[in-house]
Amino acid sequence: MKAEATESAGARHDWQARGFEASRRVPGAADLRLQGRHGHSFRVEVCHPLQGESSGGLGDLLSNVVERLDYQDLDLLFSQRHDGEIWHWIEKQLDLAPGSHGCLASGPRQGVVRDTAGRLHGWMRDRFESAHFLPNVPAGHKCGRLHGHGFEAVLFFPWEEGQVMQLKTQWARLHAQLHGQCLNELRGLDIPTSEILASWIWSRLQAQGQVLTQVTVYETASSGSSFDGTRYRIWKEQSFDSALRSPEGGLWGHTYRLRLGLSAPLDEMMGWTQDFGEVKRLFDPLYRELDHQPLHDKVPAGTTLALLDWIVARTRPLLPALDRLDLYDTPGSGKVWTLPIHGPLR
Ligand SMILES: Nc1nc2c(c(=O)[nH]1)N=C([C@H](O)[C@H](O)COP(=O)(O)OP(=O)(O)OP(=O)(O)O)CN2
Repeated sequence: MKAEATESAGARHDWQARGFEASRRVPGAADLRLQGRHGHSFRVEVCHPLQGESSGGLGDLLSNVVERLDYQDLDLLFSQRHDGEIWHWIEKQLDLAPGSHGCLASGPRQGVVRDTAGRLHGWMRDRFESAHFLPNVPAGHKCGRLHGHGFEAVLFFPWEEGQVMQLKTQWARLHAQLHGQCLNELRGLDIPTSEILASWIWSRLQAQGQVLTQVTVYETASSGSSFDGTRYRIWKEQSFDSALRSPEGGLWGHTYRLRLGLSAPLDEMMGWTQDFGEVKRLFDPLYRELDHQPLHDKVPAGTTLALLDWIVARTRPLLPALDRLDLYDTPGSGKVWTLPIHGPLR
């Protein structure tokens, strides 16, 4: 598949996700449990640059590739059977173009991700339940009150089979410090935003000799931050329910999921780049035009790509720090607009 060159104006991508069920044994795995036969619900996500107005074709291709793995014994198809080898096989079948990125999850807690430069990162994900408050927010801001979250941390590292075991051991020590605590009482977390948490986790794991490529913190199911050692990114997600006329002419509708991604320098006083609440407030006038509305007057072409273009053109002036906008029309398909972004991107 050939790709459209990435420009500073941004590039549009087809995004597709599929799942498959398969069993494997991973000989020589550092986690001894993986050496015995076991099964996974795998999930593959791929984001591929679009050419012009074509809506892609990635979905059918990915379905065909995944079908070859579904309900299979991976021992018969792969020599090493770890996530990195399976991902490399998938990307070879898809013939991914430069600028593509994607992910293989061997369950909800770990996997590999390919970034836009073609580098492979491993990742692991874990949850901690903690209280916090943000001390410097304006009076009346809800996050100034003591409250709590089921936070999730995703740790990315240069992919190497077995590396995740070492990371899990180091992470367990940090998890013990974070879980069941009030974060404001921990040294270095007196302003415990998700940005500061991401950089706190990054620096503590680095101090233990762990090489990381990104730390992502989910503060809630719809918002969070990532830190790659230099830059901060945040996102805020919302869903909206709309009707439109399909390219074939009939009326239909979707529950769309929309993710606004932004990058900005850290405001040291607030501990954040831009308040999630402010992102939502600035986007709200547009949200009202989208939610529980017919969209065919706005988007006569009736495609998700045309709707993405419509939303991006109106969101960029409202949110100048916007560097990515994901628009999913179903849980397994969507379109993405993005400026060039380095790193794992999840
Ligand atoms: N850039 C940041 N902004 C905010 C942070 C943060 O860590 N970084 N934290 C908060 C609050 O702690 C808050 O609990 C989470 O914010 P928000 O996403 O607005 O919360 P909700 O999920 O409750 O928002 P909805 O209105 O339901 O979408 C605030 N900002």
